[in-house]
Amino acid sequence: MPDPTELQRRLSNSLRKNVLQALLIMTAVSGVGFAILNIRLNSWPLALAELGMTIYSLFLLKRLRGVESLQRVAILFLIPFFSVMMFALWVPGTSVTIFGWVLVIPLISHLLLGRRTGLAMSLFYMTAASVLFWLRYQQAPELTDPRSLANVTVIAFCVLALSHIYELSRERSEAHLADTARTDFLTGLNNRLGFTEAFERERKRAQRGGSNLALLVMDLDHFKRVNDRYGHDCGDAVLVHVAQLMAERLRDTDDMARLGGEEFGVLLANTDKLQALKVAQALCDAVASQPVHTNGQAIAVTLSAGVATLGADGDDLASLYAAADERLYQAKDAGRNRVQADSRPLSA
Ligand SMILES: Nc1nc2c(ncn2[C@@H]2O[C@H](COP(=O)(O)OP(=O)(O)OP(=O)(O)O)[C@@H](O)[C@H]2O)c(=O)[nH]1
Repeated sequence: MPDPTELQRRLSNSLRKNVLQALLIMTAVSGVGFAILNIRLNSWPLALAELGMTIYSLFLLKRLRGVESLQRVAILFLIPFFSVMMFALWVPGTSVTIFGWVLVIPLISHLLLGRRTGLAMSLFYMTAASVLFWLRYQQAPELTDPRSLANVTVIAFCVLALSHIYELSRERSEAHLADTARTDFLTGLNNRLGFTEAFERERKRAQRGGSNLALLVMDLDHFKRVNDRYGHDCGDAVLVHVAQLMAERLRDTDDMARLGGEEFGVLLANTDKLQALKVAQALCDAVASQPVHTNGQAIAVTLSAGVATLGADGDDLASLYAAADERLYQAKDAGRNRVQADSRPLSA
């Protein structure tokens, strides 16, 4: 699976924040309840540990709102939470039913930490719990006969496996959702959101490696006439055809998107202004020379383009887009089916 994008991270974070919030409240409340029970049973160390967890949960709950890295807070909560649980399993005199808590380890770990860290955390603490169980009850034949052990092991394994499978499919659906959100439904290219993410990735790479990055903004000429004359469906076919033609001529390292309507954006990695001008010209020539054949008609279209480069025209997408868009409209003014790489001075 590819690295999660910002969008996926935001989706996961909102789910995890809700789960962590609920867990912190439950821990704070049940910590007080169990502490009272344990004080009455004179089990002071455990009562103090539970009260400590209550105070810690309330502290984290208060700070949760402004938190940037939810994963870090979840780990900071889960390690003491599971460690107190292990302590309770170890304290002599507690009932065997306390081992029932072990079943929440895989559920909570996967929900809060995702499938990889969740699995690692689950395996660690479930193994620790198994060792404690064996140390405490190896002399109790009713708990360690093969059937009882098989029951406990299979139940624990089922909860672990189901938690892991749930998290895996949740991550996949999230990735699919994020993919849909950044894809243009008509052409299958990135849309504006996908393009923005691609720009951020390429900008960081270019700035780290000191390489060039160019942006082309390209727009079909008189596209309204195509729609008016041949109909909207033919207009759609033209958009798909142009997208395919352009994608075929670009390198794998270039990113292309439909920014909206009949406007396309192209990011050219390791490309300076002169090279970008040539690429844009080649794309315009390819589109102009290959009409779209649809519904038995050949529809000829042309493109105009504006070029901008990282550094010379700014360091963020908004600045580069503004520069390229201005040049695009100068290319349109100058007669269309052409590329403009420099801004013309405004005439007085
Ligand atoms: N078929 C189709 N048409 C679209 C789509 N999105 C936008 N359009 C049309 O694209 C046309 C754009 O028209 P204009 O903005 O006037 O631009 P133009 O006719 O290309 O003129 P210039 O850009 O000045 O060369 C409009 O008719 C929109 O309805 C789409 O997804 N499919």
